[in-house]
Amino acid sequence: MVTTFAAEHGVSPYLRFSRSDWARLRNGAQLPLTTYELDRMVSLNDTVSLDDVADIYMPLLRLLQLYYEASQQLYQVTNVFLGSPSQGRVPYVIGIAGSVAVGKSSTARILQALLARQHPELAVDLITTDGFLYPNRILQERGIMHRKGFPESYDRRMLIEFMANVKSGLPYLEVPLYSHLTYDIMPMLTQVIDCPDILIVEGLNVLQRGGRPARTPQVFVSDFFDFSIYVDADERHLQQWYIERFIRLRETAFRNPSSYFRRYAELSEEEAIATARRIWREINYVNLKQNIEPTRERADLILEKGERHMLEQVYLRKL
Ligand SMILES: Nc1ncnc2c1ncn2[C@@H]1O[C@H](COP(=O)(O)OP(=O)(O)OP(=O)(O)O)[C@@H](O)[C@H]1O
Ligand SMILES: CC(C)(CO)[C@@H](O)C(=O)NCCC(=O)O
Repeated sequence: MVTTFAAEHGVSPYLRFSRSDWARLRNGAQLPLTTYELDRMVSLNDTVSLDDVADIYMPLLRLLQLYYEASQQLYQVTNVFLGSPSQGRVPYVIGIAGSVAVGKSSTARILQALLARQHPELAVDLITTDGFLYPNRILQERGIMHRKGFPESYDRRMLIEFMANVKSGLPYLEVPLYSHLTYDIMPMLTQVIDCPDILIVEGLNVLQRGGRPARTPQVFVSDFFDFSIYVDADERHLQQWYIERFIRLRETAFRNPSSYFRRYAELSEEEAIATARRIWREINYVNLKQNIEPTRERADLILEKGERHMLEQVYLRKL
């Protein structure tokens, strides 16, 4: 729910849509995905149905297509003004924010697939800001292993430099990769971002501001966004989804000998629930309240989920 000062006083910078009102904005477009394809994009313990794609993602896709086209027209207009195509095209950047376990990565993967499917001529890339976390070695040196996901656990300078380079149209940029399995940055492995038409940047920190001394120039990741989305859910649901996912990981990924959490594979279900609840309460919940939720009203669009990941409402910022 949008709870800005403005909302509390009866005005809001957002238009609110019920699921059915939003679904109507699809305007009859065909569904370009099958259930099989969709299931492969959805994260463990997240639930996205073809109805969600039809009701929520297809109207969103239509909106993004219109905004993207408008940005291309603006680019042409600028060239007319300059009298020559003196500036190269730069990627259109979409940010996706939200809590741990809300389903950001599924949202990002589905949008990427839908955009690419509708526009085979466009290159649509996706990165996660997990790659900009400091390696565990540095987090340990600084005594902040328990602060993973908090602002200070990211190399914010590297992230801002990357965003500035993307939006300057630089080719062949390398992004470090993070492994949830080893719980660390992967040595020697990077993802190459080579001036795509559209870049989706997903991470819990993408709408955050601050962290620099007051008198240095303030530049934020979101300064480089053309459009931003916050995936929202009540904290009770988030805690439940985090715990459910932890229990499922205990039966799957934690059993992998390379898993950082392999010691948790031996826990009884009761112990696993208690452990997940503690990690949620001491780390991810604190981060949600202090650093993630306060950024929600910076988003252009808020997707609100209810029980069982059901997408219930959409808020679109009035332009
Ligand atoms: N400890 C882990 N071991 C293996 N896989 C994990 C672990 N933690 C998370 N994952 C998987 O990695 C993917 C991304 O997880 P991540 O923590 O980035 O998502 P998130 O921040 O919780 O947000 P979201 O669920 O919104 O994508 C998910 O599919 C999740 O199931
Ligand atoms: C890597 C992040 C910060 C974000 O994806 C998160 O998944 C995480 O690992 N948080 C730290 C606490 C935990 O293990 O859940």
